[in-house]
Amino acid sequence: MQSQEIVIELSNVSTSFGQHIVHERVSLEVKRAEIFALIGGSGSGKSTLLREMMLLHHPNAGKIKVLGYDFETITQAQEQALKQRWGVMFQHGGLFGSLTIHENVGLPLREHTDLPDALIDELATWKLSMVGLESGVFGLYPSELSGGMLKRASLARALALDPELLFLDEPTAGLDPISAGEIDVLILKLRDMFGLTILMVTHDLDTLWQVSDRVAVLANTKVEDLGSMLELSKSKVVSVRQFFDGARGRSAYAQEQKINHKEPMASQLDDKLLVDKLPVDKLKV
Ligand SMILES: Nc1ncnc2c1ncn2[C@@H]1O[C@H](COP(=O)(O)OP(=O)(O)OP(=O)(O)O)[C@@H](O)[C@H]1O
Repeated sequence: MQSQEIVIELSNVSTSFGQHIVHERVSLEVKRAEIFALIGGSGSGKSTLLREMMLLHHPNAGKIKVLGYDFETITQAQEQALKQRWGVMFQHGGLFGSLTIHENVGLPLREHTDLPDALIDELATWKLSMVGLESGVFGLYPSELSGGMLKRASLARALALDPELLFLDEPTAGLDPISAGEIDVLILKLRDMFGLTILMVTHDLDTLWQVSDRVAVLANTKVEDLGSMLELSKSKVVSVRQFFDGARGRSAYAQEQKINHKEPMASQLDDKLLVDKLPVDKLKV
């Protein structure tokens, strides 16, 4: 399903706010139909990097290319056209409180196309159904929705213009585990059905294990490690270990093990409680 085509390319991106250096020579590539996650501690610069990929903030140095456009040389007209080729799901939904969710989803179509109203209404209905919302809630306002429904409605709006690329900011934050799991399934389905490339920022370890193909770990102004969750779980890099060694990391890993894999993560190899249960050759890693 994934191709080798590079959809997002960052090379040597550096960002500072005054004296505060946030990124130094950050480079990464996201391939078409890949689900790529950015993780890192609070203040490590995930949101700033996401904003830079969406043309909402310009780095001090380095190159950013998205869907073939170099942000250094992009014209205003190209920028407008490019912004319609990606969808964004903001952490807090970003829906207009004075519009119903059906009107919210139709809004990008009204703003950016000259389709007739009846067709826009039909498309909005279709997008809301696609994310699993029932017609009974289409007329509700964002404040009347549960957290999970709000995320779905926000996702439907992000999909309104049939984007090739989705930016998701903390897609499961604030949801109970069941609703979060349903959003994970939806993200995977969207990628599999439409070949969407997905770039997300998340702290949710379950989502990372279930959904991401590759993950970049931002720490100390750099991408300190990059790989699949299984690869990162064996990393010796301190910032990565801190991420995995917390209780939540272990619990998410154990859950993922049950589902997919059988290999132990690096920290477990040192865990005396597990020593007796592991094969001797693994203990030498
Ligand atoms: N507009 C700004 N002006 C000044 N400093 C900023 C600005 N935006 C971000 N920063 C600083 O840059 C650093 C990185 O912020 P950013 O929001 O990107 O981190 P983050 O990894 O997304 O954090 P969190 O997980 O807490 O959301 C922080 O120290 C923040 O205070």
